[in-house]
Amino acid sequence: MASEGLAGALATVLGGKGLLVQSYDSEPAGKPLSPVRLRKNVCYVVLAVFLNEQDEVLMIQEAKKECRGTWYLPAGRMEPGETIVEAMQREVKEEAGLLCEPVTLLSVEERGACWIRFVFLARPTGGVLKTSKNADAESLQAGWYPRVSLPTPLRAHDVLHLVELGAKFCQQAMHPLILPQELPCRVVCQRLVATFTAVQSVWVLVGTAGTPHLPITACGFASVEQRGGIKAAILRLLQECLTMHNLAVETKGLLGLQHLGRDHLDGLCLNVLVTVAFRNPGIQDEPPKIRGENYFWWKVLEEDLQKQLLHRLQESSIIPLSR
Ligand SMILES: CC(C)=CCC/C(C)=C/CC/C(C)=C/CC/C(C)=C/COP(=O)(O)OP(=O)(O)O
Ligand SMILES: [Mg+2]
Repeated sequence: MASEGLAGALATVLGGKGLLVQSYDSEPAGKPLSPVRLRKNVCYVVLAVFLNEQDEVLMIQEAKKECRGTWYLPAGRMEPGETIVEAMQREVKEEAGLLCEPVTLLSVEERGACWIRFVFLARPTGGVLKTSKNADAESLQAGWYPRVSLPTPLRAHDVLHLVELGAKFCQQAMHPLILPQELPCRVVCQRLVATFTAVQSVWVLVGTAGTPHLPITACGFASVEQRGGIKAAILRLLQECLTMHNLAVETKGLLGLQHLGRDHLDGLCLNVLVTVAFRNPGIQDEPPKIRGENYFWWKVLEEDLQKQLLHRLQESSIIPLSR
């Protein structure tokens, strides 16, 4: 991929779209990567935040033994063969009785590659709200409740922050509307838009294996990588080409997400925006030196891309990716 191709790839990823994952620039040490499989080595959870014009939130009352009677947002585990959006729509139908469409991903949370939760802002498109008469194993009932007085007891208090995130987005969108892109992937991996900035200039890290491309790091399941969360895979890749002790690396968030879920392809690729900066203050007008031949810093000269990147960085206009 020449610089023209790189510019196209960067524009695609900044636009929340996806690109095929061809290979990995960095892989965990040890055993070769095995494909990820739902119910075997990964658990993905979907959750939906609904807010109506009366500032009410759609809540469901849990039926499961371990949390029976408590209130939560519609949420549940993804099943093999589903896309992320299909899983969210199924959980909402099962637990709240409603048909819905996603508005945007609001947040992605992870506990390493083996446990990832996708949080959507969604809107109802039909169906019938589940009442206590229709209680079943999925939920006891569903209802709309004022955002400032949610029903209790809550199953867990994380709903409070997720509802606030949804409300904030409805008042003022923090990032563009982003939905998962249906593209196949065998493992959990991250495509890095790793940036270095200096007075209105921005560089992006590029992998050279094959044609120049935005580098991809595969996430591992060993306990050392689980402890560090999926950020460990980013640091591994950067350690392979940069001297890290004088650098600060920050994962700013997600530009997009790709996953297929069909044909036993349960992996996914998170397109992440990362900053690399020198720890020591002072004028640093060139990016840190790269060791070896596998990467280079590409100075983004295309005005539109440069502007977009700086805007996304300065305004934190990205989907939060948290642990
Ligand atoms: C999954 C990740 C990355 C984060 C969880 C974030 C936290 C701390 C949540 C609060 C505690 C809680 C409710 C944990 C349950 C997580 C889980 C396994 C949800 C699956 O959803 P369920 O509603 O239990 O599944 P079903 O609806 O499929 O039965
Ligand atoms: Mg559930």
